[in-house]
Amino acid sequence: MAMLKEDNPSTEGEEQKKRKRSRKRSRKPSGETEFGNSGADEEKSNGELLKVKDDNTQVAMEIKESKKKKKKKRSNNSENGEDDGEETRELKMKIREQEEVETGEPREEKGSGGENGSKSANGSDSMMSNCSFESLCLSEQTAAGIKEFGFQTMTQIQAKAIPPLLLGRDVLGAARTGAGKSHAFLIPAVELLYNLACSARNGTVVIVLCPTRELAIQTREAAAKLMKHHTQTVGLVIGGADRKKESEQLVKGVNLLVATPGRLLDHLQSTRGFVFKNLKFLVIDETDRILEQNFEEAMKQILAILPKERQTALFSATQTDKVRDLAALSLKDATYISVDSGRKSVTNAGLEQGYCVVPCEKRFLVLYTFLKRSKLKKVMVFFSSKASVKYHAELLRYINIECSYMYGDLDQDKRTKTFFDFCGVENGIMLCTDVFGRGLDIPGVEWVVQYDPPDNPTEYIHRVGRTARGEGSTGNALLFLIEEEVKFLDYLKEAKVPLKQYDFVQSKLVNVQSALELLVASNPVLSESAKEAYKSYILAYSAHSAKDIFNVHQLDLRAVAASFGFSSPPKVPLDIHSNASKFKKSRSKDEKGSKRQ
Ligand SMILES: Nc1ncnc2c1ncn2[C@@H]1O[C@H](COP(=O)(O)OP(=O)(O)OP(=O)(O)O)[C@@H](O)[C@H]1O
Repeated sequence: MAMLKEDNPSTEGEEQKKRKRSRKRSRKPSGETEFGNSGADEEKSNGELLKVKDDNTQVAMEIKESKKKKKKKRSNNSENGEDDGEETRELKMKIREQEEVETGEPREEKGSGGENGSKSANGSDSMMSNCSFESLCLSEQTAAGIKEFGFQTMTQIQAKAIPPLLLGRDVLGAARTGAGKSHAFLIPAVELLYNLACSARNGTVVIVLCPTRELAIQTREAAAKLMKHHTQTVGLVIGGADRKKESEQLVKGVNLLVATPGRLLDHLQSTRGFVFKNLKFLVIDETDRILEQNFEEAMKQILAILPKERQTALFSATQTDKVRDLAALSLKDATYISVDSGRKSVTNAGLEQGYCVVPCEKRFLVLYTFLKRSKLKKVMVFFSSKASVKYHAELLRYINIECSYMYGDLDQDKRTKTFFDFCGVENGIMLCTDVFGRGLDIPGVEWVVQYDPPDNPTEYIHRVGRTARGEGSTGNALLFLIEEEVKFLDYLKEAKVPLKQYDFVQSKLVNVQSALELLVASNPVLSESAKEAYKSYILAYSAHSAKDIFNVHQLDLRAVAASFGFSSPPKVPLDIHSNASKFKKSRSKDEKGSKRQ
């Protein structure tokens, strides 16, 4: 089993040998490189790499002491043929508690599987209500549709939002990620279509707007499942899909239409025969995202075109002033629902989240070690740019860490396939931009790693919301920060995000820095990719909203370069100020999933 070579101050001769070896290997497309062989040494746990840096030292010392005693007692007992007894049982409990704290991975109790196949949290801070779906007196067909999902009782947001929506009221609904908001608007939407006895010739009566194509695809799937026993029609229009096919479908008549804003506007303006004059219900999911700059213009035009006499619902886990402004402007006599307003934390109870302060030049080494130890887990890693996703995916694959990747610029068929493939796997690594940060319900994600920091706490909340979704589920989140970025934690604290500090264990770090540098230097494709990623990282940094913390002029470029596999900063045209705003625009495009010009 070839392990990773670790850097150490080797002799000149050894260094030369190493270079030769590496040059030889770099000619291979993949396989045996300095980075080890094809994953034979994968480990079941990455917990050992991270330790909670906390005031647990006392407990840890007690445990160490007890472990010693236990060992001694065990050897005495075995000599005397005695059982471990009460003290040992207590000790086991204590060790177990401490191990949970240290690894961030509560141990699985038998029969405690939560939604999404994840483990059960401690049941407090529930997102469920006591209300049954029967209490809503829904049509038999919708009730049968709900049964398809196997839901027993409503979540709190469902219990609070569905009744007013069924009465035709406007709603502004907020609930944490994974709280079941989609069904909170889909159930009333489907009931409305049924009660109006809609048929295809009535055209579109309900529109659900989503900020990303994958979220739209997923919402359409959920709507179709819920409508399985109904006769009404459901459809999807999203950027990147076949426009002509969509038009034909719209002309035939789609009662419940799920759409992304740009493509919807396109059809509203130019698809003849698309009947939308009967629109009765408009839902804007992830409203805060949809009202951001990149969608603002399309949204203004959509709202100007759509019939004004309608019911409207706005949903998101996070709210902004723009959402409140839109609510004030376009909702009539609305019901405002915020199920989490009294909570100390805005994230889920089953989510263990921590940050790790990593020296800039060691960022990749920590990520590499973490991922190498996580091959049997389902992990999402967020980056600030598509160039960085691309480079790291190429690099990791080259060094035998299998991963998928996703950013807005990809061909839509590939995006859809990648999304469904990742939903279906039990373990795997997904590298992505924020195009994957919102709303997606991917089963069984165990770790969300934010390798590049999010632009703001809202983005953080949505990213980590891809794990620990639904009642009783657990998950882990890890935020990478360099020393200069630690003040970002104040923003998170203010946003009610509780984070522990993790320390990575230096001795567990696989130090492949020189191998990485040799690999990048000797592989022109990888080197070009690394340059693009390096440049994008710096531009993302300079485009960051919290300029007081993410100060590009304080970045140690040598250390940044090292994290991308360069021995010294590569020569790339930066022109930070003009390129930063261009970068911001292209990132918005990426997040909404459109192709860049
Ligand atoms: N009443 C329910 N009982 C059990 N599970 C439910 C219920 N309602 C929804 N779920 C499940 O909970 C998970 C999260 O739901 P959903 O995707 O609607 O969350 P969300 O609030 O829209 O999250 P986000 O803010 O990230 O978009 C899904 O797997 C969904 O099937």
